[in-house]
Amino acid sequence: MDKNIYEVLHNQTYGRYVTAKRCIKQGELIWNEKPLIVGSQIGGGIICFKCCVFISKTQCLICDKCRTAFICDLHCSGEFHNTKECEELSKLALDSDFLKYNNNLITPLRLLLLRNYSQNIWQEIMKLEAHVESRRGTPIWDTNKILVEDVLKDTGLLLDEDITNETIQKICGLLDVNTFEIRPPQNRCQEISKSESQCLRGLYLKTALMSHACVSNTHLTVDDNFLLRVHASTDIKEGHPIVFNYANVLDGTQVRKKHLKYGKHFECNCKRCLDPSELNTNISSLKCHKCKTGIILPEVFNSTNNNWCCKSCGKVFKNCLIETVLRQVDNLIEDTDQTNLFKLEELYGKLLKTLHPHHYLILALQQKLVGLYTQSIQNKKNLSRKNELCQNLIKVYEILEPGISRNQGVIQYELHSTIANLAYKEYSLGEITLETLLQQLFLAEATLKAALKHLIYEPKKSPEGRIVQEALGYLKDLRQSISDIKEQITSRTLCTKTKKKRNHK
Ligand SMILES: C[S@@+](CC[C@H](N)C(=O)[O-])C[C@H]1O[C@@H](n2cnc3c(N)ncnc32)[C@H](O)[C@@H]1O
Repeated sequence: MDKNIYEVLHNQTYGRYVTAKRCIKQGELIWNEKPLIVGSQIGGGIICFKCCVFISKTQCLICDKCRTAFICDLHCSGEFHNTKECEELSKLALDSDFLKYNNNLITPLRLLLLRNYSQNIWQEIMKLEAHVESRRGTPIWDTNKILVEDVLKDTGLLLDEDITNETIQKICGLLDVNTFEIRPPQNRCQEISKSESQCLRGLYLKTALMSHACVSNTHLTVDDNFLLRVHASTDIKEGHPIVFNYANVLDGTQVRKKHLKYGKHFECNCKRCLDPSELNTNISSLKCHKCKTGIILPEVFNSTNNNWCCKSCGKVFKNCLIETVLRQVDNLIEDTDQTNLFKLEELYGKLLKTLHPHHYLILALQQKLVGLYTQSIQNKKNLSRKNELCQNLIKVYEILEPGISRNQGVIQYELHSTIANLAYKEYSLGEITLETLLQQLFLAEATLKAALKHLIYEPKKSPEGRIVQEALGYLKDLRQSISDIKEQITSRTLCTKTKKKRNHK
């Protein structure tokens, strides 16, 4: 890894941010980093202080030295509960059940303890953006006051005079602004707990400095040892910011803006946010009910209360009307059984009368439908429909998540099997020739190779890493089938030629 690849700069808009010191090629590893701290989210469960897997309250053991830290196993070899933390925790002389019933305290407390044994790191932590002023008096401030601040103070847990209520709120703020959602290790959690769906949060001091853009130029992965790797997802020019998307890539601008404003306390003004068509994807666009042909887009996206306008007939719609329509659509989606393919298709058809085919609510339905079609009977109709849905999703991802993209990889993987299965089906029904089957298998192979290009960076034990292992097996099978069919075609051609020669004689 080249240390001269990036540098940290500062400006008025972003605060500190990271830029490329030289041109960075797609796929290049920019840095990797171990977390300073891993913890559960507010309201999440309790975790082993050593290896950070979730453990159930009834099964957890206690570290025999500090008598406070939870551990999953007496022989757990996790590295996160170091001797210094253990010493600091034992000084607090807590009741061994205390953190079990005040588990929201665990992550901020572990961070605060660092102050006592690692001044340098503590100073780095204190430099992180916490947005204390923007958070003051908001619901999250009040929640943290009750769940963290008051408990810490009332129980006399923090003896230092200079740890003020403000410092505790700052710790809570910087955890919210700077931590990354990470999945619990996939290799251990199944045996220990059923809380697999719960996410952890990790504080990575270097990665936290990356600024946000709604179209990212990096690809982040976290392996089972919580090592975070930052790869360039596209080529990055010298001097350009190295960014990632703090929001959900398939959310429309208004939804992303809300998430960034309330969660990260800033207004994004990237190219995608400033373009009402969102780079021509129309991911926020609606269909015009007046002219029936045009699409409705926001006039501008830099205020929350702007009007929307039909690009074809010019009719203007108030933002509150659009919000009402979207709320109704949300309710319809909520009221529909998400596991029922027929009902979901019915809803899809209904929503297409109002929303653009690339609208984010339509795309979310398409993702669900792809999942349902994967589990459904593999007949021609279902396979063709799944093919169409995958193609549509890929088109949008190619624009909004260009270069290396986990989402694209997964959909391409789904698409390859659909192409191959559909071709086999059509061939068996006598609808296509052996030559066309071969062409379709070539297409499936190219799609699978494209999926692998996206997914090759995924940690081996992650769900996507497992897809890679499966995909490599399928690639081998597919190549074998292609070679068999080629042979069949060649021998058939030879046979026909021989027959012709014989007839000629
Ligand atoms: C994870 S921190 C990034 C590091 C931070 N700039 C610092 O100096 O510690 C996230 C914060 O950076 C700022 N930020 C990141 N991306 C931004 C963007 N695109 N526009 C404005 N502010 C941004 C916001 O203050 C945000 O809450």
